[in-house]
Amino acid sequence: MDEDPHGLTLDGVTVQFGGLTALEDVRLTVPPGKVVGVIGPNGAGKTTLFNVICGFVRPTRGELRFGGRTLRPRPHRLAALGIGRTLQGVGLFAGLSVVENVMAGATHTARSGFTSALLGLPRSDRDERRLRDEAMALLTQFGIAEHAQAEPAALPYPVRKKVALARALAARPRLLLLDEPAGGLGAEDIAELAELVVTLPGRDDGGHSVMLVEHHMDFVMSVCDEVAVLDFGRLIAVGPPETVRDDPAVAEAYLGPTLEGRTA
Ligand SMILES: Nc1ncnc2c1ncn2[C@@H]1O[C@H](COP(=O)(O)OP(=O)(O)OP(=O)(O)O)[C@@H](O)[C@H]1O
Repeated sequence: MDEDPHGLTLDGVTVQFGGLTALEDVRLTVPPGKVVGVIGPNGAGKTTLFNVICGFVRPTRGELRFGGRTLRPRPHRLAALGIGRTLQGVGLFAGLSVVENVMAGATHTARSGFTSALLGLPRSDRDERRLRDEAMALLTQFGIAEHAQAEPAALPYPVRKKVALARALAARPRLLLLDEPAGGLGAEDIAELAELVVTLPGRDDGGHSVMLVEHHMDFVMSVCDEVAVLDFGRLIAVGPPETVRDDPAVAEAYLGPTLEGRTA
């Protein structure tokens, strides 16, 4: 495995929950500027992998490196480490408007903090204006600026998902983690999301590596530079989408042994 000093590397990550091995010796790199998708049948370990990188789950063995350094993620410190994420579902703050939700994503970039910005304290005026301008620019890029003042709960689900993505990007992460970004979306919204995700690595605010965990196979195959396949906690294939799609071990993981395999 080639390790890129600027990317994310999982080096021999193993996670055990009591007697159950949810991840076993997982070695994977998410290089800068690439979109890497993690797929696998139910219970394969995808969520556990995501949770390890977010700091919700500690590996039993192995380590993570990010930007050439050992990474010990903590969920509340992710943004400061340069990692953004969206979670399954949406998880926006009720009581804040859409634009305020996106501003909240960039709190750690403001010197005086978002709380004082919201309270309108004098020293925070410039921060507040900058955060608002940047948030509005993201909403405009995503085609949802018209909803800036709306309560998220009042908006259709696909719009809320875009707001959640804008909030994650507001922190200007070097690595963006997306947990089932296509979940709950219809075909048209998935196609629109795919167009958006493929632009993320080349964005002019620095570009992002993207790692996404997803069930929706067509979406993964259309947006990812590399696809990693988990089965029973082990990586059984990593490579470009077309290679992974044709890999017999992947077909077997999803569909069970082939007829030839069973009768052999
Ligand atoms: N906190 C936990 N305690 C005990 N076992 C767990 C825990 N979290 C996950 N597991 C187990 O670890 C294995 C991997 O689960 P995980 O949720 O990571 O898989 P997944 O690929 O995300 O599945 P799905 O596609 O169904 O969401 C499963 O056998 C699951 O039951």
